[in-house]
Amino acid sequence: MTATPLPGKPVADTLLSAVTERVRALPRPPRLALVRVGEDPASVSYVRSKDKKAGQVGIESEVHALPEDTSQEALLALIARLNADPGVSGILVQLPLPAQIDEAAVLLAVDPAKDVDGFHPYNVAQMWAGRARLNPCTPAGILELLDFYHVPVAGQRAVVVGRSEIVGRPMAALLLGRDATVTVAHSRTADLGAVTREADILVVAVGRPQFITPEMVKPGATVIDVGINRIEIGGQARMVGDVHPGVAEVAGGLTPVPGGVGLMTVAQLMANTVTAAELLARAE
Ligand SMILES: Nc1nc(=O)c2c([nH]1)NC[C@@H]1CN(c3ccc(C(=O)N[C@@H](CCC(=O)O)C(=O)O)cc3)C=[N+]21
Repeated sequence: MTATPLPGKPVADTLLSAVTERVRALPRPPRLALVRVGEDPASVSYVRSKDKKAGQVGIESEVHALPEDTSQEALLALIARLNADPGVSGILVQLPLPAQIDEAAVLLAVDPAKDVDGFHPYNVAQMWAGRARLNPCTPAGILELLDFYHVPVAGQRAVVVGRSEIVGRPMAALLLGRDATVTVAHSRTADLGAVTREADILVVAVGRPQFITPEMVKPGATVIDVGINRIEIGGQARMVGDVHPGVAEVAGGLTPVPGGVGLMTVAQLMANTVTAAELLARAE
């Protein structure tokens, strides 16, 4: 058996054309503020692709690139200005932030109504309660992908490997909200393979190349690979996921890396930005 590939491209394109329609229906275009501190090459590249995608769907975007040694006060001052600007519909502070900045304090400072990442504690609580309007982009994009490929979620056993604030934990919350039976496994889980083999839906976000091997997967399971690991193979720079390629021989469906979940993350950010703009327009 070989797994059905589950590419992100057709799903992202479908989501983005719906976003384009919603943008057209607004009295004025949404505006997305992208805040980056420092020059980490991955962050530079992610922010650039978000900026570019915004333009493609009619969202205005502005990149605030701050120097590596920016103080927490200076960053908080920028966020306060963006919060107060009625023209700004969405604010994203690219993570990770340099060590001198307290990430939690920054996430707390973003107006929850403009928090297109869904990382503000208010939105996190709303998400766990099952009623957030802005959900974190990667997990929300994964649900879009499962729906697009008609993967059933309600009543299914879902195992999330990884407990990060930006993927693992919110993924568990959203799957629970869709009536899956959810287990969160992690680096300290005893007999991890026995746990992952229970999964009908296996979401892997651990940041370790090829961590999930074929014997850890139930035959026919849907496997979602969130990993983005840049490694060298035979002197060549390559991007690989957290799932071993051999899993394709066991799984029923498998997302590719690149070309899978990453595309959904960016598309969902655009969807969240238009949602924030719609909510702000309604509140006027
Ligand atoms: N506040 C904040 N919000 C985020 O949403 C956020 C963040 N910080 N920090 C870093 C992670 C990572 N992330 C990705 C975005 C796009 C791709 C993406 O487009 N990937 C493509 C291509 C990647 C490439 O070629 O570099 C793919 O997987 O096919 C991946 C990962 C958002 N993140």
